Amino acid sequence: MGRVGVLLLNLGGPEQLEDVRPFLYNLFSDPEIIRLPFRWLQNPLAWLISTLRFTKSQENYKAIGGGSPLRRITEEQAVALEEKLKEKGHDVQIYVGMRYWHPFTEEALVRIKRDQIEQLVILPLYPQFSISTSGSSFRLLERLWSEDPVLQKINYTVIPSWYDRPGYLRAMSQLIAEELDHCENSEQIHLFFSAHGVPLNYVEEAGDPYQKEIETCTQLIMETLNRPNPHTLAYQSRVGPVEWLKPYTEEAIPQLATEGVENLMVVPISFVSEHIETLEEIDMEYRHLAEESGIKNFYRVPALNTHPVFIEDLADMVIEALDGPQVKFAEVAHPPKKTKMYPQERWEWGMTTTAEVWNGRLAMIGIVAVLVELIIGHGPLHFVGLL
Ligand SMILES: C=CC1=C(C)c2cc3[nH]c(cc4nc(cc5[nH]c(cc1n2)c(C)c5CCC(=O)O)C(CCC(=O)O)=C4C)c(C)c3C=C
Ligand SMILES: [Fe+2]
Ligand SMILES: [Fe+2]
Repeated sequence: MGRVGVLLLNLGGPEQLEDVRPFLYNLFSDPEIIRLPFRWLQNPLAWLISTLRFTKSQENYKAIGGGSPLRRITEEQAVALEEKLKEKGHDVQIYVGMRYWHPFTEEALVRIKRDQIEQLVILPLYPQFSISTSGSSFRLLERLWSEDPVLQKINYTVIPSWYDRPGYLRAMSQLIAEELDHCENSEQIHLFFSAHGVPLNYVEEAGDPYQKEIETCTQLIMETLNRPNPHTLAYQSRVGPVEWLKPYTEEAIPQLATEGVENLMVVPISFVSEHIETLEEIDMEYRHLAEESGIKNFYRVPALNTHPVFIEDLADMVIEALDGPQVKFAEVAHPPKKTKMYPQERWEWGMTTTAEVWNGRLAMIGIVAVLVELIIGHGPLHFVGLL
């Protein structure tokens, strides 16, 4: 075996408040995050949404200390994984590739090539597969691979998802059990699994296996935990006007309160690190909502971060993948409704790019056109044949 590497994939997050707007632009310009019929709409729309949203989003990041802890935690996971693999007799180099912020996936690939890695295991840090998360990273990698003969020489294999691995389930159950055992009234606590949502049409039209994997995962954690506590599954963090997976967390919490639940313990399950949705949305917004609704005791299970049982399972996953059959991007990037991944421009703080100049102008022209149309009823959109 030649030089071996592991590429950990994750979402990435703004490290400081100035990063929030370009981070949001990078996120919304991903065709796997907003699925549009026309490619030319993507960047102006990403510009518009990131411009409208960033002050609110900055407030949230300010509330958790001015930035996302995601890079730090992911790098700690990488160090722990490397040590665990060494302990198990494998000398493996770990790389972190984020989708929307530093260190970008492209930066990780530069290092992988520089280190002349010959065998690579690609491991997303999302337990369950979604078109919008692991799928987006796989599709990006598929495109980068198709453009680069040096990458094509690397023997790679992809781990699409791992929500049902006994080690991961054991780590989750241990965290929940520990948290329950800290409480006096532990058997009366209602366990509230909160997963990050996705738009309903991802599941119903595009065939995203995410909902199925989340449901099975919740069931398996409850079986591994083996306690009599009642439980609920709901979906958080909805954005935009379309329908998302239900029930929504912000509706399910008051609903449980009206049914008489007084003790609630939230278990975040779609993400293995602390991040804005656990530290701000659950710990602040949902706690407030729960208390207002009449919940007396609100608890939250921490994220796995570098939990030793979890890291050990990641190490075993890598070792098994090195010995197992190779899985290629085309098998996991999720047909049937295949979007094409095109080069995405990266926007960074302090940079004046076409994102800032041209997409801003295009978005403005669009808004003016819609306004004129609304006012005179027969304006520029009719003229260019869009209405
Ligand atoms: C499994 C986890 C995640 C899924 C599925 C997911 C889908 C998804 N997300 C958005 C929009 C946003 N996500 C944002 C932040 C964010 N998302 C995830 C995870 C999943 N997203 C994480 C871990 C984070 C936080 C990173 C961090 O900084 O700590 C944001 C920005 C934050 C905000 O403004 O609220 C947006 C926006 C969509 C549209 C989507 C599915 C289509
Ligand atoms: Fe998200
Ligand atoms: Fe949120």
